[in-house]
Amino acid sequence: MSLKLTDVTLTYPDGDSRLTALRQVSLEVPKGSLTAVVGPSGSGKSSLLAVAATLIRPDSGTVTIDGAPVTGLSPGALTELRRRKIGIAFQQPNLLPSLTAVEQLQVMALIDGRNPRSARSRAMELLDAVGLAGRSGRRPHQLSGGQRQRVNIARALMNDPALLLVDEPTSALDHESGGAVIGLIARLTRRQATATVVVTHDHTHLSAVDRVAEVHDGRLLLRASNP
Ligand SMILES: Nc1ncnc2c1ncn2[C@@H]1O[C@H](COP(=O)(O)OP(=O)(O)OP(=O)(O)O)[C@@H](O)[C@H]1O
Repeated sequence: MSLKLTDVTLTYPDGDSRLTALRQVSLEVPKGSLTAVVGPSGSGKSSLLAVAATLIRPDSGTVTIDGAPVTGLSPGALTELRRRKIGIAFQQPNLLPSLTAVEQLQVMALIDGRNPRSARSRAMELLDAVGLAGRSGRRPHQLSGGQRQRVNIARALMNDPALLLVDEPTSALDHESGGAVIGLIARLTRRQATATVVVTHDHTHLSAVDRVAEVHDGRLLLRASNP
């Protein structure tokens, strides 16, 4: 199992008391499968993603990534784990304005000290996978919102992660581009064999996902997307 959350409870400080954002949440995401996390605003979706990304440590429960428990790892070990095993695409692509599409990806590998030539060919391969091979030389302002989101997702795959976490990829897109992006994430999940979790408000494109996890007031309900 590439991602496993077991009985995860998370609270935040809230004045003199604590607010419970996740209540005994258990979730398993196998390699090569896509789970969508849906639910009302404030229900705990981003908190769930942050726990899976090891960015927030839960109060109780366990998180296992690629078969290894992360509980008890030092901050340095967690940073290393994120770099090697987790690809994160946030809602705002945060692309660097002066870099071309291919350079946005390459820079990830260069930070990691990887060979520039192999980084470029990997970056081109991923841009091709997201349908942007012909736009590799464009800077962010020369791309549409949907194309920027594709670069964002391709960039998250540069380190060949076991786990791909995507936050609200369709929120800034029209219906058609949103559907194309979810379809793309589903194809990449199979092709790259990642365990993928997508947080989305958008219920209209869920036929492309394997499972839907509904969060309500910090509790999780699972249902198959295509029962
Ligand atoms: N850093 C924080 N400190 C205190 N409370 C927080 C913090 N982050 C989130 N919360 C609270 O935890 C609950 C869950 O928030 P979360 O952001 O996970 O919800 P969400 O489902 O992602 O919401 P949205 O769809 O609006 O982004 C909410 O009540 C929120 O106010």
